[in-house]
Amino acid sequence: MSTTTGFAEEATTSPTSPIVYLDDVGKSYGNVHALRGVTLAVRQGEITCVLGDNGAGKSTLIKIIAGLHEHTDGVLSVNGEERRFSSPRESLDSGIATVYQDLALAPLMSVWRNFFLGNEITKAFGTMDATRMKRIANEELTKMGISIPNLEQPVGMLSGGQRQCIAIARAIYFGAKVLILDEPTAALGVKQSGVVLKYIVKARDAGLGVVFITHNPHHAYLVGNHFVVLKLGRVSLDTHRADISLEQLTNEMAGGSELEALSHELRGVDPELVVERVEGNGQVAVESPLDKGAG
Ligand SMILES: Nc1ncnc2c1ncn2[C@@H]1O[C@H](COP(=O)(O)OP(=O)(O)OP(=O)(O)O)[C@@H](O)[C@H]1O
Repeated sequence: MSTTTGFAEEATTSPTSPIVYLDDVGKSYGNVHALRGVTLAVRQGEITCVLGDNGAGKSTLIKIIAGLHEHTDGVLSVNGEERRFSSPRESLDSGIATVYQDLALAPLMSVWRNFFLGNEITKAFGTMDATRMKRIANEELTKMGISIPNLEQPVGMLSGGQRQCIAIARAIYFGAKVLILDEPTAALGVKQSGVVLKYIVKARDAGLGVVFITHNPHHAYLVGNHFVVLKLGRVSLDTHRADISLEQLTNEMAGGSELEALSHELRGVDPELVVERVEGNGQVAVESPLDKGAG
């Protein structure tokens, strides 16, 4: 087992029934089967990490839960009731908040305006209650431990990490039961990723069911209670933290069994002639004389 410590260690695995449940869900775009037979349970107080390489089907999965695309097979249920969302509003109204990588924040508007974007508090005659909104935004961000000294500053001036945190705090305040985060750390450096991971844990500790989409097993393992790996639209691994180490998760992402098969194929080839290259996405590329027809 890995000795890596993470925020996840304080978590308890809850045996509650899932808030969101995908049962054998599939999605085809014409002849392209983006997802096939995906079963996924999102539980309250748990961080479910959905990992996968480019084209694995992560975006398609999010879009189904967020109401952007309808699934073509299987059943999606929320709190035990079968649902088929035909708009993002329907998903949101069911308590599912989705925070996309390119956040739906208005960069030129202030922090507090962004916090209430689309949910503004009004006074009599429909005028905005700015004082109240500023007070609440300040209280809520402070409660989450998010330090933004000037709530009047445009959101565009904040760091990517701070913007993600505002989006998470906003989802919690407006009563989300499930928070879906689409690669929230993908564009961030190590320090900012750490800050965002901390707020992902806070969202879980506030009782939400969190779906953390990522291609980074290290980030996932720091916070995750439950890991689902997608490969070419299918679930290739579904396991809980107690049953997997960081090394095993990383290996699964790097294509453990495929690599094994490959090494079997390469048996008998002079290893000196085989070059392994670890690429940016963690995949191992193997160059061998077999490719060049040599050997
Ligand atoms: N609108 C679409 N029409 C046709 N094919 C699509 C569409 N959207 C996705 N696909 C295909 O479905 C498969 C899964 O794509 P998806 O975007 O869900 O994967 P992903 O894991 O999110 O990848 P990435 O990280 O690159 O976004 C891919 O083969 C993709 O080409």
